[in-house]
Amino acid sequence: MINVGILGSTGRVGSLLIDDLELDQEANLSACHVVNKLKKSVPEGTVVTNDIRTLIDSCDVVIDFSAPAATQSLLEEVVENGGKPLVIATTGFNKHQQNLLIEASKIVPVLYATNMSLGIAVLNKLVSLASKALRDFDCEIVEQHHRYKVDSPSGTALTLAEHAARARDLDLDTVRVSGRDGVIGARTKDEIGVMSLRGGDIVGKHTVGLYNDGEFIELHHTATSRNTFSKGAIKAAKWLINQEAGLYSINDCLGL
Ligand SMILES: NC(=O)C1=CN([C@@H]2O[C@H](COP(=O)(O)OP(=O)(O)OC[C@H]3O[C@@H](n4cnc5c(N)ncnc54)[C@H](OP(=O)(O)O)[C@@H]3O)[C@@H](O)[C@H]2O)C=CC1
Ligand SMILES: O=C(O)C1=N[C@H](C(=O)O)C[C@H](O)C1
Repeated sequence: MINVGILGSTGRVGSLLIDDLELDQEANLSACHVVNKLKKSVPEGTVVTNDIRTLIDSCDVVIDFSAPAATQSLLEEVVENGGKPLVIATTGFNKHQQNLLIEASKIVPVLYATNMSLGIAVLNKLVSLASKALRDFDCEIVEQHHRYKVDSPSGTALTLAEHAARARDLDLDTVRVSGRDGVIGARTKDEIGVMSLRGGDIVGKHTVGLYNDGEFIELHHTATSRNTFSKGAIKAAKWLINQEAGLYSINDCLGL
């Protein structure tokens, strides 16, 4: 049995992770990190703690669906005092937090995925292919999420945009446009639009469009259940515990 510790265990995805682990044959819940109180029951013997070190010491692998500040504490603890394999699903990191992820991956195996679904892993591949093959088409990405999402654009949309930019030898930070308002002039050739819509209970919808004169392609992915993410993260954890220290993607885990 693989003992899983959860960072973000009271969250929308974290609480589903608790349920999914209860049904899993190869992994079980051994520890939950909480800021205040756990709102649901967990198996007897589960360590419930507000201390990151205790979380790490009470599991074989940590799965993180939390917030950038929480992930930062986890990564700092691992860099300073060592740790366990980390499946990181949180989005919205700044440059410092991204660098910490790299530092931690020199010490333990780290799988970082802005989206734990198989569909998005395949979509990233399709976007690379289409963006390169359709070099003259305008690339625009639209993401839609629930009203409570705090980071924008979504981590998934940024990863899709990275794939589109890299396939065209472009630097995403230079070409990304994430808002248009006023008399801003015509669209430039290389820009990649990444736009966000927020409302209701949308689990996650991403559309990558490639537009030209006379034709366009739109690739859509819709997540209809958050269990897609929690189950994907458990699968990633099972794979990650057998890897050496290093930074891995969901594609490594899925063999894509
Ligand atoms: N990679 C993927 O496939 C997916 C990634 N995500 C990402 O996962 C993250 C969580 O999403 P979601 O579950 O919807 O978010 P929620 O806001 O529902 O949950 C966030 C969790 O993190 C905890 N938390 C927040 N701040 C801290 C802190 N400073 N220290 C410790 N714990 C903290 C919260 O605790 P408390 O309840 O006490 O506030 C809560 O348990 C987001 O970044 C989201 O974008 C989401 C879905 C899929
Ligand atoms: O916050 C969410 O809900 C989600 N966040 C991830 C992201 O930012 O891409 C993944 C998924 O789309 C849901």
